[in-house]
Amino acid sequence: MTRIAIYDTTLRDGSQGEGVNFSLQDKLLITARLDELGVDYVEGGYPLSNPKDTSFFRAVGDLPLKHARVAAFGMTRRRDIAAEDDQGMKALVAARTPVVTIVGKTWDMHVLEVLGVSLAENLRMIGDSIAFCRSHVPEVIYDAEHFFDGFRRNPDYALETIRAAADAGAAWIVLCDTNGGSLPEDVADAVDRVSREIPVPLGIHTHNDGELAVANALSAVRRGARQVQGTINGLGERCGNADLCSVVGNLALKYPGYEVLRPGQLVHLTEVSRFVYETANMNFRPGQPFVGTSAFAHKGGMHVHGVRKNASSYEHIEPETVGNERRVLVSELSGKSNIAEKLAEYGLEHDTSLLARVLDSVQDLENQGYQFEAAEASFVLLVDRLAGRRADWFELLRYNVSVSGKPGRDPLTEASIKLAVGDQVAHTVSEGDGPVNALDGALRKALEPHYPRLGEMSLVDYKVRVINARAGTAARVRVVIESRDGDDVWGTVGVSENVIKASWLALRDAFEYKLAKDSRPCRGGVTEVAADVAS
Ligand SMILES: CC(=O)SCCNC(=O)CCNC(=O)[C@H](O)C(C)(C)COP(=O)(O)OP(=O)(O)OC[C@H]1O[C@@H](n2cnc3c(N)ncnc32)[C@H](O)[C@@H]1OP(=O)(O)O
Ligand SMILES: CC(=O)C(=O)O
Repeated sequence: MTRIAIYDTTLRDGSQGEGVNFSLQDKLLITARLDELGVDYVEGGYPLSNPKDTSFFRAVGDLPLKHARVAAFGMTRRRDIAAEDDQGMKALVAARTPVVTIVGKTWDMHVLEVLGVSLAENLRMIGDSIAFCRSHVPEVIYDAEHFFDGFRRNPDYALETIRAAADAGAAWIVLCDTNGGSLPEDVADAVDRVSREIPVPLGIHTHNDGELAVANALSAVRRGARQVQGTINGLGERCGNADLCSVVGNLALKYPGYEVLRPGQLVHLTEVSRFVYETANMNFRPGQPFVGTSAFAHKGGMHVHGVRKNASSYEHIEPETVGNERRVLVSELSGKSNIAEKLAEYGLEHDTSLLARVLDSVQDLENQGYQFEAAEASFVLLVDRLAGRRADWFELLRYNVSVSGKPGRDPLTEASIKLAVGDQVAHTVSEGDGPVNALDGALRKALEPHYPRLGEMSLVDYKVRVINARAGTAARVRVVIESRDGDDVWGTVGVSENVIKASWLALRDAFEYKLAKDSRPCRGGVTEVAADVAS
């Protein structure tokens, strides 16, 4: 097996992505998680750049890392100054990491116009910087910035720059597609040429401006690169870096003969991807290959039909190998196979006639504006209703919502509800931050005396979407509510021309689903009793 070293730069290049900002604690948590996964290098930051990164290098020494080596990143010494007198060089050595990575210029245009130094001085800056760091740090990696752009315009000079790095003692030469515009065949040709001329192991660092970062990284590996730099979830400057989730997934599962990460850790890839999103306080990208929530979500009826017979009919790998899961979505594009799969998932009994009626209803309701993909709880209640087993937990008699405002004062929102549980009538009132909050409060007051476990649930998300926008303020709206109790999260949906009514329908389903699920046999077969229904 050939080991491909995975070099993670989420904490440095990843944090150069718009909207990404890790705290010191975030950086330490991510370092520990990447180490657990078996990433070989964790680039922690740029010690000269800011106090947070300086603190990171002080704190990371106390982490009991099992596998990963931490790298400090910086640029070559400034022009016309000795490396030992350069602030950046001193900061790199002071970081006391086992690895230092130095970025230097390859492209003659950058040397002459951006740095404003002679081509010869740039070669000295590269050589001096690596030699200086090499005398203090066990492993020095050289990142050849803009290598592919430089190599295209002036190949001889580009090669001279990396020869200067190799001669000064760089352990790795990493070829960077800094502007992210190279094509896989250009990368392959350049890597071929460099590996013939430079006797130092090569790495690859790619950006995604042409949506080719992963393809370019794989192309370099096929031509002999033995280190891949990238970030978890492809975070990074502009369009991001090569997404290590895809790089690792492809290397581990598509090419026999490459070894990545620690043995047995590939199954944690999805978890690590989500951990980084959570820590960065960013939304998941559902369609992200390998680890996204939609990566193995089947919606089209023909696809689900195929997957039920043989999962490989519509899946390129088994989702479990990367810790992901197969999902079947219910929508107007469903066939009976989607419905059958979903009913089996929820343990709901059915026959072919029920399947057909459920499918008809789903298609009819989606035509009216409902959407069940994110509202499976409403789907389950629909199935129960069509099967004639929806319980009468409560009967709504009336609700009323009022919002009164005065100039310069916050509006006052109040909801009242009158409903019957068995033969008992409850009439309750609640104020709220808004109409839904007030309705939620009034419904709880009315129901909790009868069903105390409703106290366990809370509303975690509320979304409204206009369905037929052309109708202006008379448009129909779809409300989707997400509710939670413990680890269980469920979605419900309501549709109406009136946003309060749509909200009520979604809220009613949220409460009914909680009552229904608590009284159903659990997947383990134990029946929980939710309610003390007063009679
Ligand atoms: C391809 C990459 O992703 S490389 C990493 C990019 N990441 C970052 O820039 C984030 C961290 N950067 C920083 O914190 C700051 O930019 C610092 C601390 C590095 C420098 O800050 P400042 O001294 O204020 O300079 P500023 O950022 O305006 O300009 C960069 C300076 O570095 C010089 N420089 C740029 N690349 C190199 C290099 N490879 N070697 C030596 N000097 C370089 C530039 O010439 C410029 O110096 P000048 O103003 O004397 O001409
Ligand atoms: C080193 C680096 O981040 C780049 O060239 O893109």
